[in-house]
Amino acid sequence: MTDIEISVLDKTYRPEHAADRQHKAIADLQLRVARDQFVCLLGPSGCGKTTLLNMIAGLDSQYQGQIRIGRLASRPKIGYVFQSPRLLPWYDVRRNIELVFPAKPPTELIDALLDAMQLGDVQHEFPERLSLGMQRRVAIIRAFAIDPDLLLMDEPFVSLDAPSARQVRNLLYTLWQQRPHTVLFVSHDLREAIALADRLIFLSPSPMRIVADIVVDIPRPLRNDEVQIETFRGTLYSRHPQIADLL
Ligand SMILES: Nc1ncnc2c1ncn2[C@@H]1O[C@H](COP(=O)(O)OP(=O)(O)OP(=O)(O)O)[C@@H](O)[C@H]1O
Repeated sequence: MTDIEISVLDKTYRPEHAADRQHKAIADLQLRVARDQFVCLLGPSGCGKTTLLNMIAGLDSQYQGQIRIGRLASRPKIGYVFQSPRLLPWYDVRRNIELVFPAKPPTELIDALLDAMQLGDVQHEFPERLSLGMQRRVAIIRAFAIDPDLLLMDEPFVSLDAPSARQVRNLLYTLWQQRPHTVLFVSHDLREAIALADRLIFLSPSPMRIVADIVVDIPRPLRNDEVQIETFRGTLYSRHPQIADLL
């Protein structure tokens, strides 16, 4: 079942004070995503991935086209994990999570998510006392906590050292398997994308368009197997040599 339909005909930035200078960020990008699919977006720096996520999240409506999420009648709930964790420094971890609920926060759900992300012991610490990896885990909990129709993740492991990135990735993956959601996940790391995704979408430099849309058919229980990931990666490069320039 199609859950998300994205049809962006044109996204052009027109700087307010220099209308003669324009930057065409996206041209004719069509993407359909099925419910509970995990889709990774890969493309060169500056190609327009964050721009697209902001449009999907409804933070930027200055474009031509249409983006439909979930059922037409309801306003979709979107969880967004930004590149920086964006925690409020004057609240502790638990309060930072509770803030996403306008009414009484669901205690059991928050306990379960803290547990799944291995943060139960630091729930009353303030963000400055946490490592970047822990702060990222709080941001992931906050996005899952609202049970979103769509989860947007913009390089949530960027600037983590390799072991921390691996740890957060494994925790995210386990959480997503326990609580499947439709995910659009931006990454620059092909191995990471192969380990996580049902589909890889390779994007061109701006104006951004889809260069390749590839199904990852490695069975889920084998996604931790480095030989499987490397074999898939090797086959991908030989069948689609053009993707080498996009990473
Ligand atoms: N408000 C803006 N006005 C003008 N140009 C902009 C604006 N925001 C972004 N851009 C330009 O649009 C292009 C896409 O930027 P965007 O941040 O979406 O890329 P990205 O693919 O997410 O990059 P990265 O991988 O480095 O995070 C860039 O060339 C950027 O300079």
